[in-house]
Amino acid sequence: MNQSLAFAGPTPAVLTTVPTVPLGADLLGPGRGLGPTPCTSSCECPYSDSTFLRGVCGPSLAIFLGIIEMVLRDSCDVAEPCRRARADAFARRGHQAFDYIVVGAGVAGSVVASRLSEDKGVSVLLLEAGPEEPLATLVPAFAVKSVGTYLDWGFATEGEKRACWSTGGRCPWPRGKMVAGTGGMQGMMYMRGHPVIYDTWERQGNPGWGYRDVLPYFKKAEGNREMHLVEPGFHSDKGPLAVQRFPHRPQLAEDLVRAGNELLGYESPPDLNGGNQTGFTIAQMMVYKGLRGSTARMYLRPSMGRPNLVVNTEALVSKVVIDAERGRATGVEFIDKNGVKQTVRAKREVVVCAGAVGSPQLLLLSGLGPTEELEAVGVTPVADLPVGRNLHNHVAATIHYVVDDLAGRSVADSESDDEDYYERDDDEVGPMSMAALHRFLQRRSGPLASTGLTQVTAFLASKYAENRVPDIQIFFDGFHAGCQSELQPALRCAPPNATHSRGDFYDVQVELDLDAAARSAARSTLRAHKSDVVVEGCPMTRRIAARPTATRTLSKGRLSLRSADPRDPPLIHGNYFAHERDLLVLVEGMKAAAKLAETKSLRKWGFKLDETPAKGCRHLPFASDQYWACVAQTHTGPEHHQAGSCRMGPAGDPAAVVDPELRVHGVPNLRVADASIMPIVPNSNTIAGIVMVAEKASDLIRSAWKRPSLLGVLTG
Ligand SMILES: Cc1cc2nc3c(=O)[nH]c(=O)nc-3n(C[C@H](O)[C@H](O)[C@H](O)COP(=O)(O)OP(=O)(O)OC[C@H]3O[C@@H](n4cnc5c(N)ncnc54)[C@H](O)[C@@H]3O)c2cc1C
Repeated sequence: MNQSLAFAGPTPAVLTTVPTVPLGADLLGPGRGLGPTPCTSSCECPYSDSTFLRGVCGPSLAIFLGIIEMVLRDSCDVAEPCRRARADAFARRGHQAFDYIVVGAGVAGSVVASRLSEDKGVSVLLLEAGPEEPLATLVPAFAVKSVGTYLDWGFATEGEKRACWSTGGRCPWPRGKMVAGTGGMQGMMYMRGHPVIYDTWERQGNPGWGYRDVLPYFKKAEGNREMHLVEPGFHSDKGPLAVQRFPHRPQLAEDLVRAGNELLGYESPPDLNGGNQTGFTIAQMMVYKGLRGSTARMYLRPSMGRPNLVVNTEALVSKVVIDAERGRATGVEFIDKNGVKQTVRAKREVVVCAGAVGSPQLLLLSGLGPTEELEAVGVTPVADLPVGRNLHNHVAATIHYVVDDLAGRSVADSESDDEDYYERDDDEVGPMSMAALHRFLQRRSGPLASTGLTQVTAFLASKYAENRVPDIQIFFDGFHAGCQSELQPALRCAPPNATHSRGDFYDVQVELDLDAAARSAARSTLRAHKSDVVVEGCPMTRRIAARPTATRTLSKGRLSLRSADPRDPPLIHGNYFAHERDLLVLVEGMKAAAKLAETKSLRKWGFKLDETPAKGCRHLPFASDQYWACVAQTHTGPEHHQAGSCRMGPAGDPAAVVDPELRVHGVPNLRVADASIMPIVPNSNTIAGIVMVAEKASDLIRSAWKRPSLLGVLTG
C-alpha cells in the first residue's frame, strides 16, 4: 500500500500520506491498484499505453500530468489490458479472409464490429489506423487534450473566403486517430437533435429513417442511469452506452441554467432529448464510473473476448478492393504498422466507418467518386458518385465574460437547491491539483471527473428558425482543466506584495517520496501553474466563454483527393458562410448569449461581457451586429460536427452515395455507416445520432444476410 497511490479509507483534508514512489518511467510497479476496485487478473496482460498528456501543457505541468498517466496505466480497472487490441492481432491470427471487414474503430466502427460479432458463426475484422484508446483520454477533465497531438489526424480546411480569417482561411478540423476515433477526443455530451431532422431524412427518400423508426435505435444504444430526469417514452436504461450527468460541476453551471430559464421564462429545464428541444440544461454525458464512456469502451472492449472478432490497430486502410466485373467489394488493402502493404479478403461485406473525412477519402482512393476528379490524381474510376460533395458542419463563435470568482461561489453555495446532485464544486480544489487527482482516484469524482462549464448547453430558435426548431446551440467553457489559469486579479487592483495558494496545496500535496532534487522540481513546476493562487487583497476575476453555434447550416463544403497517396490528407473546403443565413443565425446566437449578462441569476457573480474588442474587429462598435459578424468570420469556431460527405439517398438521386440500407450505389456489399451518410447533420452534437446510425446499420447488415433471396446477389 505504501508503494502506491491507492487511497483507501476516508479522504484526509490534504494528502499527508507519503507514498514511496520513485520518479522515473515506472512510477508505479505493475499490478498496483487504485481506489476501491482492486486489481484483477487482467493486469497480468502486458499493456503499454499511448501517452500524450504529459506533453500538452508544456514543462510547468509535465510532471503532474505524467504522474496521472503513470497512475492510470497501472490501474487495472481503468486500463483493462486484457480487453485491448494490438497492432499485430491480424498477423497473429494468420488468416486472410473474414466475413466482414469494418474500417475504422471510431464511434461508429466500434459499435458495428461489436454488433456484427454477436453472431458466433461469422468472423469480423476491425481495422484502425491509430493506436489503442490512450488511458488519459478516459479522464473527463482531459476530454479534448489529445486535440493537436499525434492522436489527431490534424486536418484543416483551406481557401475559406468568409471564415477563419485570423488563421489565413484555414480552419482546423481535429479528428481522432485511435481506437474510439474522434469519440476519444470529444466533450462527451449526449444530444440527439430534433426529431424533425430525421423526418427530413425520410422525406428525402430514405424510408426507415424517420424519427419514429430511429427512436428504437437510440433506445437500443442508450443505458440511461438517470431515468428520473428524462421524459418518459424517449429513453432506455438497457443499452451499452452509459448516459448520465458528470458527478461534479461548478456552481456557476447551475446559475447559467437558471439564467437561461429566466431568459426563456421556464420554470425548469426540459429534457432536451425529449419532446421540447428548447432550453438550457446541465447535459447528460457519455460517461461511466467517472470515466469517458466511448463506444470503444462500452461496446468494443466487452466484445474483445470473442474468438470471431479481430481488432488490428495501426493499420491504415488504403483501398477497398472492388472487382469491377462482378461489381462487388472483395476486400481491402491496408498498410500495417511496419509500412507493409497487406490484403485481406471480405467474404460478405466491407463496412466503412472511417468518419466524415476518412470514409469519403477511402471511397475516392478506391475509385468511387467524381470521374474527372479521380482521373486528375491518377486513380482509376470505378463508379461515378458524388462522394465528398455534401460535406457540411456546424459553425460557432466565442464570446467572453468575466465573473467575480469568489463572490459568486459563496452566494451560489448557500442557494444551491439541486438535491439530486452528487457533488458541487469546492472552491478549494482546482482541476490541475493533487487534491483533485486524489479525489478522482479515490472516488472518481471532483473536477477531474467533469468538464467544468462545458457540461452546460442550450438550444434556442432564432428569428430565422423554421417552425421554431432550434437553429442555435450554445456551449460554455470555463472551470476546466486548462493549461493556463482562468483567474486573474481584478482590474485596477493594487499590485500585490504577497501571494499564497489556497489551502497551500502545492506545498503539502507533492508529498511523493522523491529525492530532494526531484521533489523540489516537482513543487516548483506545480506551483508555476497558479490556477489556485490568490493574490492578497485583490478580488479574483475569472474569464469564461460561451460558444453560440449555428446548427442548421445551409453552406455545403467539398472533400476531394490531394493525391492518390492514402497518407496524404484530403483537400477539404468547408465553405463556411457561403450561405449568408448561417452568419445571420450565428449573430443572433451571439446576441442571445450576450443577454445572459443582463440576467438577475448571474448578477451575484458580477457576470459581465468582456468588452475587450476582438482583434481585427476593433474598428466596429462593440456588440453591434457588424461587430459580432466580424468576430464570427475572423475567429471562426469551425465546430466538430462534420457530416454528409457520403450522403444517403435513393437510387436516381444525383446527390446520393449510399442507398437507405447504406450500401454504396452500384456496389451492393460495400456499406458506409457513420456521420458521412447523414443527409443533414442533426442540430446538436453528433455522437448519439452516429451511434443510432451504427446500430441500425448493424441490424440492416445482419438481417440482409438472413434473407436467402439476397445471399446470391450479395455473394455474387
Ligand atoms: C473537440 C471535439 C469535441 C466534440 N464534442 C462532442 C460532444 O461533446 N458530443 C458529441 O456527440 N460529439 C462531439 N464531437 C463530435 C464527435 O466526436 C464526432 O462527430 C464523432 O466522433 C464522429 O464519429 P465517426 O464514427 O463518424 O468518426 P470517428 O469517431 O472519427 O471514427 C473514424 C475512425 O476511423 C479511423 N480511420 C479513418 N480513416 C481510416 C483508414 N483509412 N484506415 C483505418 N482507419 C481509419 C479513424 O482513425 C477513426 O478512429 C466532438 C468532436 C471534437 C473534435
